[in-house]
Amino acid sequence: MELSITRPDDWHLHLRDGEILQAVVPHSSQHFGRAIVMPNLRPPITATAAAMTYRQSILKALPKDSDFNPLMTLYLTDTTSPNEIKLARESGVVYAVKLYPAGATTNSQDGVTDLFGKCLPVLEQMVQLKMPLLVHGEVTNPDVDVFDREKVFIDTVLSPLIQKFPQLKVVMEHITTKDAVDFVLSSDERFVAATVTPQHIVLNRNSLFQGGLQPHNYCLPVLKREIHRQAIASAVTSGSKRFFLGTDSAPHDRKNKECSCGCAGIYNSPVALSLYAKVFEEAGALDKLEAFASFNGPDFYGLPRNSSKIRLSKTPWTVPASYSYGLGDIVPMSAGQVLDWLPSPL
Ligand SMILES: NC(=O)N[C@@H](CC(=O)O)C(=O)O
Ligand SMILES: [Zn+2]
Ligand SMILES: [Zn+2]
Repeated sequence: MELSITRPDDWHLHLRDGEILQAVVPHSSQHFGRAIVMPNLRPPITATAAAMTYRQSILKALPKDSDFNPLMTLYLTDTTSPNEIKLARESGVVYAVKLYPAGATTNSQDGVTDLFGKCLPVLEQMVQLKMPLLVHGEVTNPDVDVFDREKVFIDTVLSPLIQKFPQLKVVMEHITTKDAVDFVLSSDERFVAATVTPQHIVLNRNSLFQGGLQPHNYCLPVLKREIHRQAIASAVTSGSKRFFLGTDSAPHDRKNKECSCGCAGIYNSPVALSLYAKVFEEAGALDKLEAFASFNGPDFYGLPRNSSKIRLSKTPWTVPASYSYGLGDIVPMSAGQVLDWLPSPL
């Protein structure tokens, strides 16, 4: 069996910098036309000038002849100025601003401590300039159970935010709960959407402990119960325009995952399309894969859809145990497993 679809985009991607950047860019650019590139480097990309420099280093890391287009983002802080949003908009290379509640996830220590106290003028400016806000939707209060942090964020931050700024374009990134699905479905589809990762529709929280602790299945927001996985998978395969592909591929060196305090983040770029295809196939909805992967994202962002195509063929392939780079290696999601769908250029 073979499928030909419009080249997909990845609306949530971590490319890092330095040696890891060189190692992972070819995997994303092989399958995806564009990607929204996350700004959580150290130090974070908080200004348009830095985003432009970072973009150049991504372009330099691309294989020859690649036309992959990195869409840059800014990292929102308590001190981001409305003028920075104007510069970002005028640059033509920054497509969104990312909200990390301070302390919520990897490299979020410089994130926002008080959205409503510190960021109102910036959010106002974003509405004016139609700049989307991308949200890591978890509260950081250590008293809130880690499995409830997305739901509590929806109730205490996202709902009030949308009430205050109904015209702000918001993407709830890497949703993990039925609560998030319901929230997105009940919002105005012109202004609220969500990205969905492969891991959150393929795995549930049992995968964190299967036969022992599994650090390569650990990401944030952490995997949830099976009922949540099912809710997300069925929302996505129903064909709703509000959900689109965002891998959240987040490479960490193996030694930073396999240690006493391992980093959050799953490296899934090489396997993402195979896994999404599997979920749509299992739901009997392969005809809806193309919209999820290639149409809903650009439509929401107001960008043209890609014109080239890729092929997905039902050819079993074995995921490498790891990818070496420089002095280290990165273990991908589904390492060593046989996957059914093989993407290739058309
Ligand atoms: N998802 C993760 O677990 N980690 C991401 C950060 C993020 O997207 O929250 C990372 O940068 O490693
Ligand atoms: Zn995140
Ligand atoms: Zn991410």
